[in-house]
Amino acid sequence: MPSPKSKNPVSGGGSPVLGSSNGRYDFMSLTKPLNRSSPPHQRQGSDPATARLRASESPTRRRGSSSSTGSGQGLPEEDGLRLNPSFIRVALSSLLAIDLWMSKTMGVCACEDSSWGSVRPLMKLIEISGHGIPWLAGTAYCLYKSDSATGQEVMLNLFMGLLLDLVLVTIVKAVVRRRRPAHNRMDMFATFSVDRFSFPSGHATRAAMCGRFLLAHLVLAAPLRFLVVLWAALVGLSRVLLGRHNVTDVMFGFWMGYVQYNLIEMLWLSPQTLQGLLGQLA
Ligand SMILES: CC(C)=CCC/C(C)=C/COP(=O)(O)O
Repeated sequence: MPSPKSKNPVSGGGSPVLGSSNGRYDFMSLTKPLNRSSPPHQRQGSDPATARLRASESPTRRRGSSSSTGSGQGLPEEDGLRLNPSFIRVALSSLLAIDLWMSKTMGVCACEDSSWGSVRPLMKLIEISGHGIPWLAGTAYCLYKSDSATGQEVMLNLFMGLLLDLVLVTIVKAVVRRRRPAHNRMDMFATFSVDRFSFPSGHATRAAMCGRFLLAHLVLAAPLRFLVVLWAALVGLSRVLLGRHNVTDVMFGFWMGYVQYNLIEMLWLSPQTLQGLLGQLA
């Protein structure tokens, strides 16, 4: 009895005789027309004139076009381009939905009668510890009181960093214009008009930037360094617990503050630069 393997598959001409047991489905798929509508390069220009044009294409050109379909999967570039934006859109809206859901669930101190309403005063204290006014006022005071050149240099750069942070956050908030979560009660003290927007969290940018600044220039003892990191994390967490921000506002804020510190280092004002600037002003 002849073995099924000895049969000539081509003579089958796409016959259903070949089953999965002989592992030749890949061969069949090349000879049989696809079930779905023909691929785009056949959909467009299937008239004889276009077919002649295609036949006259140089092999290099044909090779080039087939390679652009991507590793022989038969997925034309145009299909890939059409799929990607919708994939990105679906991924982004899923991320946004998760963000909104997490932020709403975590907003447990949004008002006094929320589930963790009793912790709200503590969260508001942490909020004030990351507010721009105490940081600007405190840094200006230390700058004024500092009697060493190094101390003045450090404080001046921190002060400039705080101003830079305010400017950058204002710009991003004004451009993105994302509204604060619906469950937020807008009872923050000393806000700008852009602070009705929530992306990014200004407290988170400041916490990350000042945290890095303190660790690099002012706080050396290990327990205190731990407290600095804990403080920055609590400032970020309190923004979501108070219902002021969505999780992504805070995460982006941390990233932005981290990068802002790199900017401070790049633009560092040395005593020489300062003397030059002051000399020009005088
Ligand atoms: C008035 C000054 C000097 C700063 C404003 C500080 C402030 C209220 C920022 C908003 O922070 P979030 O974006 O985290 O709510």
